[in-house]
Amino acid sequence: MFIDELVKRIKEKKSNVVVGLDPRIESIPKIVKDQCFEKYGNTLKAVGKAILGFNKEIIDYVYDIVPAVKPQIAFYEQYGLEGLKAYIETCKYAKEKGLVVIGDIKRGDIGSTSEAYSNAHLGNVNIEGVIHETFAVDSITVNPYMGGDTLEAFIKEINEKDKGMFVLVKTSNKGSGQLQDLEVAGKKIYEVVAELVDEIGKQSLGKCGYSSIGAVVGATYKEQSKSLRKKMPKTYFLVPGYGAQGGTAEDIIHCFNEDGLGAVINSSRGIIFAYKNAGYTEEKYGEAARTEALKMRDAINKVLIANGKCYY
Ligand SMILES: O=c1ccn([C@@H]2O[C@H](COP(=O)(O)O)[C@@H](O)[C@H]2O)c(=O)[nH]1
Repeated sequence: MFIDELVKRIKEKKSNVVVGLDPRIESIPKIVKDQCFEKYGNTLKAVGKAILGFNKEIIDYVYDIVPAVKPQIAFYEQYGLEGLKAYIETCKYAKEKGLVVIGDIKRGDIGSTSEAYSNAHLGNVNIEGVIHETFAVDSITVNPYMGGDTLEAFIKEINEKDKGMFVLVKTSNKGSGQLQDLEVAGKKIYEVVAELVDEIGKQSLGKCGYSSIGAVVGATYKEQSKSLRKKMPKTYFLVPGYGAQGGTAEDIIHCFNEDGLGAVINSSRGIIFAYKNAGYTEEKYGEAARTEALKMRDAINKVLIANGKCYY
């Protein structure tokens, strides 16, 4: 099952770090961009090629020290088909390198439309008997705020094809409380969503004891993560908000269970553009990303060990 694979890789690499592949063309080093712009001009194709070249180098530098990557599809989609080609090729390359791929797509709609999203991002399409995989990755993020029925198509695909999903519960952004923290019948809305995710997750438990249906819980909400961890003991958390958004290793400690498992922590800008930190040059962007991913891994492991939560 998806979750068993993820836990296996976490233990193998002794790392809970997810590298967010959110390429911003303005931050991709000139040495990568120039080559593509010289060959293809100022075109969407040039951008797509630059993104792919950049991502491959990052993957080469981190694949042996992290369990997973999380490409955020928006950074690709904005460049149309050329961007989406780069997304597909990035996911394929990461998988070839043994990484779990979590597509951050935040989809969700009425049942029949969710089914189409699910075919695109977890399953496949059947063209008169010929099966094609389009964007299929190991796991995706989904938005449940249209209601539980919108998740059914994804759950079906997860159970039939050993895939996973992380459902938005308490997001990392500053404004997440505006709607998610509203109270209904004595409970916050995100707590109601947490109960829903915990319940549907029972259908997809792996041998490791966790479910392939996980939750997105922001690193920027320490107290909320503590109560959510208790409410959802078998739900794996995907935790964005580390680094660039201010989350630290201390902030995410409650996302983990006593077994030291239960959460993967994402950092995107903080890792892939670490070459901008003092002491690096543009050429060393891959090395800088590796150093930053190791630093993050060690900081998290240190806090886990200090709290008696070692998982390896
Ligand atoms: O609550 C959420 C859900 C998703 N994200 C995504 O995670 C990364 C964070 O990027 P950083 O550069 O590390 O800030 C990005 O893809 C977001 O879309 C989130 O931040 N919060």
